[in-house]
Amino acid sequence: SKKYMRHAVRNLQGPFAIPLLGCIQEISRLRPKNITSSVASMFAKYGKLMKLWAFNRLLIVSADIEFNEQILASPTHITKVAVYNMLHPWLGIGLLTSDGKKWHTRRKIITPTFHFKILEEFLEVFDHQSTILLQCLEEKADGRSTIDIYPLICLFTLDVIVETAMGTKVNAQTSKSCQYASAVHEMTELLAMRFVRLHLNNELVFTILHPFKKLRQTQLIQIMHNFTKSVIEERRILLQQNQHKSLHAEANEDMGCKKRSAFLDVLLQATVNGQPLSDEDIREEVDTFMFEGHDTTASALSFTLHLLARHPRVQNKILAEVQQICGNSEDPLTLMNLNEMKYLECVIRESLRLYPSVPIFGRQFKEDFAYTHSTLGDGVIPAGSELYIWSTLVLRDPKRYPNPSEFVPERFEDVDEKINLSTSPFSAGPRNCIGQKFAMYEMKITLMKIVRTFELLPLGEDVQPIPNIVMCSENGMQLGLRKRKA
Ligand code: HEM
Repeated sequence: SKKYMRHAVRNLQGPFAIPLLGCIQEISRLRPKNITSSVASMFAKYGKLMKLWAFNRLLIVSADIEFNEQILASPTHITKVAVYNMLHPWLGIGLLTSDGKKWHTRRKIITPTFHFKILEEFLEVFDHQSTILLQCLEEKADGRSTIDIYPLICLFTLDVIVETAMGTKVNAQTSKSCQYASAVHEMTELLAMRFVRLHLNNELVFTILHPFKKLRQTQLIQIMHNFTKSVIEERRILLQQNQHKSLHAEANEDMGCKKRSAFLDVLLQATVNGQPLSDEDIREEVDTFMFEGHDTTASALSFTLHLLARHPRVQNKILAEVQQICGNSEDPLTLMNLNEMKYLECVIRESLRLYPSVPIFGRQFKEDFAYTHSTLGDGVIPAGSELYIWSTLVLRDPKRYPNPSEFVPERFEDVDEKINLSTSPFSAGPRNCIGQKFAMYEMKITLMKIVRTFELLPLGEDVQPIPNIVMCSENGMQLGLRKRKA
């Protein structure tokens, strides 16, 4: 009951709440643009673990490292907050949004498809797709023009996820645009607006108050589903043809697609209780991975490049490391080479600290959750409340990261920092990011090839980060490029 909930969180502070409406004053002012600074000033006033009543919902907002560590490690509290329901019409109830038995079954089916042996095969795709990216960048590398790198990187990461996980090709980079990628961008912007305007979380209220936006949302979902359906269809046909041609792997090569069968083939061939997955089951996972697998990585890569352009010292250190590991060799990289690039890894971690691709994530409490050692000591969060972990602010905590706004990759040379789970940009515990190794290798190859080929110049404006589900920047991610002398 509400009475029990109020009693359980009496140790937490938060803005003044009016019966039924809650903290309406604070809530009505929230927009995607100001939400990070609004929450930061609330933390300053009420502490890093605070409560916010929104209508009849009890929201717990946390940048408390001890508390986050306990909740993320918990094997029972794995349900996502109800606002993820806004993703259902688009992503269905796939790995990101499901819970309980369905989530367990899916995670078990999908985990082997990101095994390091499979990642090793993917290196070739990372390599040749990033070569196409270098060609696209070369056209713009005149040393004077300001480039918004983000749209180009999005097409690149889309080509990568389609060719690796889905086993087909869409050639987004060579076509220079992709309707799917633009639709994702518009959709996440729209969802971010609905996410912070709490009354619009509800689909019906949203439809009544904003019928035109609802119509647009439906159109966008249609565009994205048509794209993912065609990707599934293409691979399904290829698989069937292959079965006919018995095991002639080369036949596959002729069609421009490798034998590489991972994620999508596993879904197409999986059975649960003797039944194959339905078309709808497959589509929701493909939609989930297509989105999570490209937009997050695009955000991280673009912010990193923008930061590198403003820190030539860091570019030079990356170059020195690459030189030490690869010499002047243009041979294909191995996983071992990439694992040795420790400084480059610190650069990526530091960039994700400043601009985490997934800035906020949440959990729904289905049972009471007892915690200890938080900034407020011990306590209980009652069943029925929602938790929002504010990564952007956890990762800029000045107590943990002195001069938190400065880009200093060397902070991550401290081993303790690297292994601390509560501050991982990939989340931690049973619901951590399944694609983190995939993303790391993809980003390492791409960054080292770009830095080796171009000098990144501090042209254009600084980023204006905005947490549109995936972190992006209002004015793009600007920089200049100049080809390095051979
Ligand atoms: C820089 C890149 C990436 C970052 C920072 C990132 C971050 C995250 C975070 C924080 C979560 C937890 C979200 C939550 O609890 O709501 C997550 C989950 C997930 N990520 Fe990633 N991610 C990245 C790349 C990828 C890639 C490349 C893929 C796919 C190939 C992927 C697939 C997923 C999936 C499917 C989940 C849900 C896992 C589950 O609940 O079992 N991510 N990611």
